[in-house]
Amino acid sequence: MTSLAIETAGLTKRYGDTVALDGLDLSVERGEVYGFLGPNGAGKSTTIDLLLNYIKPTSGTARVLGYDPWTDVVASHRRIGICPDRFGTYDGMSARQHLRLVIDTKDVDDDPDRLLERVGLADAATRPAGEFSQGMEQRLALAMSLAGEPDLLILDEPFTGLDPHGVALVRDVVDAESDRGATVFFSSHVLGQVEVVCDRVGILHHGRLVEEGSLAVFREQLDLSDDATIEDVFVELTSETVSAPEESR
Ligand SMILES: Nc1ncnc2c1ncn2[C@@H]1O[C@H](COP(=O)(O)OP(=O)(O)OP(=O)(O)O)[C@@H](O)[C@H]1O
Repeated sequence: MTSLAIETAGLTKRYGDTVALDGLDLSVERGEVYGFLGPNGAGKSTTIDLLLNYIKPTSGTARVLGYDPWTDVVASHRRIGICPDRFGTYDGMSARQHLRLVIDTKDVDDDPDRLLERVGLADAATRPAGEFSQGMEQRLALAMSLAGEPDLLILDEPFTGLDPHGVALVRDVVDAESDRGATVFFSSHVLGQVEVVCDRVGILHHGRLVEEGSLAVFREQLDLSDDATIEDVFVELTSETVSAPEESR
């Protein structure tokens, strides 16, 4: 078994003249908590969509849990828990039925009520998810990602729409999953939280990985003070607010 949970080489995605992802070489160790950061338009969602076979690459290769994400789709998805950035509920189905659906689809063994309990939705188990607030939807998406104790959790902006209790919950879930031995790969703009939970951070800019490492390493490399935060590092490395796409070369 490879020691890497995620491995990409030269991973590239072009949309016409727009280069959304430009030769990404990424290695995420099994058991690692990896934060994937970058300004708006940097290519984070493109990367995640490629790893999950939602889109196909223009060029490059990837392995996810040792699988080819574009051919071993069923096998890889069975072992991945996905919390997407935009989650649409099935209006007529209860929270519990959402969990049942993901458990059955992945053909794993789990208890919907245990999962709802973990994200603080036990009392809402029978309510139609279509009635949920944004934060409740986000909690439901998180519960669905945890079904079947996945080997890899991919969380795309997991803090979106959550109140401070919800933010703390995500942090606790990431810690618990990491303690269980799972790999956690997540994108986020909530840099303070990233700093707290991640073993390592990668910063993407214009579709390229411009820096990778721990906060301590960043501080040293960028000659920042000892109290510099991940936000200082982020601003230093990505000078624009919105990452303008590169033109195709
Ligand atoms: N379907 C598409 N067609 C054309 N361009 C696209 C498409 N999807 C993404 N892009 C472009 O690819 C680039 C990367 O987008 P992506 O959504 O991966 O960024 P991101 O880092 O996830 O941004 P955000 O933080 O805003 O979610 C952007 O310039 C975007 O406009």
